[in-house]
Amino acid sequence: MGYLARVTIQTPREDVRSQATERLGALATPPGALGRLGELAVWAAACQGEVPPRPIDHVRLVIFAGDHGVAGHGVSAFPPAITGAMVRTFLAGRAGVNALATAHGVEVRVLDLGVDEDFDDLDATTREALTEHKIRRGSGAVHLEDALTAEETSRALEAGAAVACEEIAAGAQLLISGDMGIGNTTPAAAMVAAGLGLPASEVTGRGTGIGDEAMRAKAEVISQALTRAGERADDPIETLAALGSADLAATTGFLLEAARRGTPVLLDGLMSVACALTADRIEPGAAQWYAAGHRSTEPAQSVALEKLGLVPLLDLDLRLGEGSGAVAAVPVVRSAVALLRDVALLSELGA
Ligand SMILES: O=C(O)c1ccc[n+]([C@@H]2O[C@H](COP(=O)([O-])O)[C@@H](O)[C@H]2O)c1
Ligand SMILES: Cc1cc2nc[nH]c2cc1C
Repeated sequence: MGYLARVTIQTPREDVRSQATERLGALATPPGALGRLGELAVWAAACQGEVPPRPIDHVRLVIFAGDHGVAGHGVSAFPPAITGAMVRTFLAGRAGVNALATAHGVEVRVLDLGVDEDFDDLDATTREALTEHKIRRGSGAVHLEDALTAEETSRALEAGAAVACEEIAAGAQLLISGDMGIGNTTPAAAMVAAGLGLPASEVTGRGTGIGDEAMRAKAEVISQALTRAGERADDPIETLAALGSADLAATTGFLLEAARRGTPVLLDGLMSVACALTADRIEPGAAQWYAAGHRSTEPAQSVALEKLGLVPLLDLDLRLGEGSGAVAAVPVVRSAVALLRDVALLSELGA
């Protein structure tokens, strides 16, 4: 199985990082005046291997959709039928993330990895494109059973990796993973707890907006899931099988392959960051290819970002998912690159 063979991840180019830092320091701006935009520009240059960095014209969002057995156990404010309905909304270009993607010139692709329906009503071409990587209908309720078999886990990881390869081959310069799945903040929080050795109480959040009673039920589901997984939570691939889902395993494969291929990624909310944490557990160093688009309201996202050493670009109390926070941050990344490319050098001022 490809994912068991460890591939050493290259770091973004250190020599280019130094050149970019030098150029940043020489720009016609007071030292440090560009703040974190300066750091972001240096990261983009090191990832591209070029100073000044090229404009980031081709940004691609892939939304990984799936249903989760836990959704039937009082952990979400919404019913599972919303997952498929939102998939249709993405296809129609009418979801929140579509509006942002259109505003910021980001291309959107939607994939059903584990939605609990067959989409028989869609035309054959759309259905084929949507479901080409489908692993199963719904993933297991992680407090009662494994989310996936070992074979499904490896197929999902490889599906995500194949998608990253396709996007990179099509010219993507920056990748974003988005998510759709009622109940998915429960397995994602469990993956973070497993990765960081935290109790359920420190990773449980309000997801789509649950009240206090559902919060207690959700924390109990996460706690039971962690107990059920036991020592398997020490291994990141076992974590995906026991506590994850088809869509989260595919997202992990997608993020890991992006790092392996040296393509930078802008992370979104909890699901994206839980998978980035898992990718970095599989291949330590993967996170050097990731920047954090935004801070979600989910506590597990914040603790995972801290572990990865990533500071979010935006902090807007967003909790939509879909890739929305990362897409909203794309203009920030483009701004950083424009500054390092287009600003004159202090030495050119003639003052
Ligand atoms: O991105 C986030 O951090 C985020 C936080 C809360 C909710 N969501 C979205 O809401 C859904 C999951 O919430 P829940 O309460 O059903 O677990 C799923 O479709 C996510 O895209 C996403
Ligand atoms: C309407 C709706 C849209 C979403 N987008 C991502 N998660 C969502 C959950 C709901 C309920």
